[in-house]
Amino acid sequence: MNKLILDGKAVAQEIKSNLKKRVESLTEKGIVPCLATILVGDNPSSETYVRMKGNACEKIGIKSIRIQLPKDIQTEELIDAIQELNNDDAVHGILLQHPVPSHIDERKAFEAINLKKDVDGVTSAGYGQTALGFGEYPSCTPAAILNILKYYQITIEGKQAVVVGRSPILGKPVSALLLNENATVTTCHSKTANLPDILKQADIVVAAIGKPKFIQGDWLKDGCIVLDAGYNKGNIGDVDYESCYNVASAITPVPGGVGPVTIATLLKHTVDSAEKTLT
Ligand SMILES: Nc1nc(=O)c2c([nH]1)NC[C@@H]1CN(c3ccc(C(=O)N[C@@H](CCC(=O)O)C(=O)O)cc3)C=[N+]21
Repeated sequence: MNKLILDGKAVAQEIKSNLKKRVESLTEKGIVPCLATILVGDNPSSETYVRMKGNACEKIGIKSIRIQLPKDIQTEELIDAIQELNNDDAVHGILLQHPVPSHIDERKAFEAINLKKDVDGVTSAGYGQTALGFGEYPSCTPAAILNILKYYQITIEGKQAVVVGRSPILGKPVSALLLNENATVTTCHSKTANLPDILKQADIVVAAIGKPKFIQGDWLKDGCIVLDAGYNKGNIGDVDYESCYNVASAITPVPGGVGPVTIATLLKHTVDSAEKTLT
């Protein structure tokens, strides 16, 4: 069987090269697209991701503002910082890096982000719009997964899609996006009985559970398409790559799969948001 390695770097490159001209033309009009990222605490892998996002912005001419807050701040102080960015006309997108320390009410903080600047799709309004099929900014990893399928012209309509994971910014919205594309979607999670039996039916598998190498090749249907959204410590995906590679017809690697497209999608949403200030 032909194997296709879904190359996230190529997809990301295409998205970013289309953005360059748009950023230039905005800048000529005096609007420099700007993404603000907020990191609470000093989790090293979160720091890496936030740094990667900032660097990717600057490479294509998007301004990046990095807000670093101490790990012992309270929810209200975090919300104050978000409000300040909401009120700053020079900021077009706000990303609060997940997870925040456990004493902070992350949901409450996400909800404080102005919908117009919610380029990361974390607010309930953003999610609701995505689920109903008219959202401007679906969460970036779910949108990245759809971007990969589109780039490789993989048909979604009529397929059985199984999403493993139901988190607010990954499993739930990716299930919604696949449903909007007319897949038949099953969302599985930690309490799902007989996960391997359900996965055996899947034409498209999205792994979004946060357990390293969890999904095994012998759970999958021959020729299925595997999208690994896992980002466990050490760049380990949620899929046992070797065994899944053998049965899948197409699979995303980690690294070099969903991750780079997530970042490119975030940049695209930021530029979309900046363009909206023109009209
Ligand atoms: N509010 C919020 N929005 C997010 O979108 C969000 C978040 N919080 N918290 C953490 C996760 C994780 N995430 C990744 C993005 C890029 C890579 C990525 O590009 N990884 C590279 C490898 C990383 C490396 O080179 O070190 C790759 O897969 O090739 C990974 C993970 C976004 N997330």
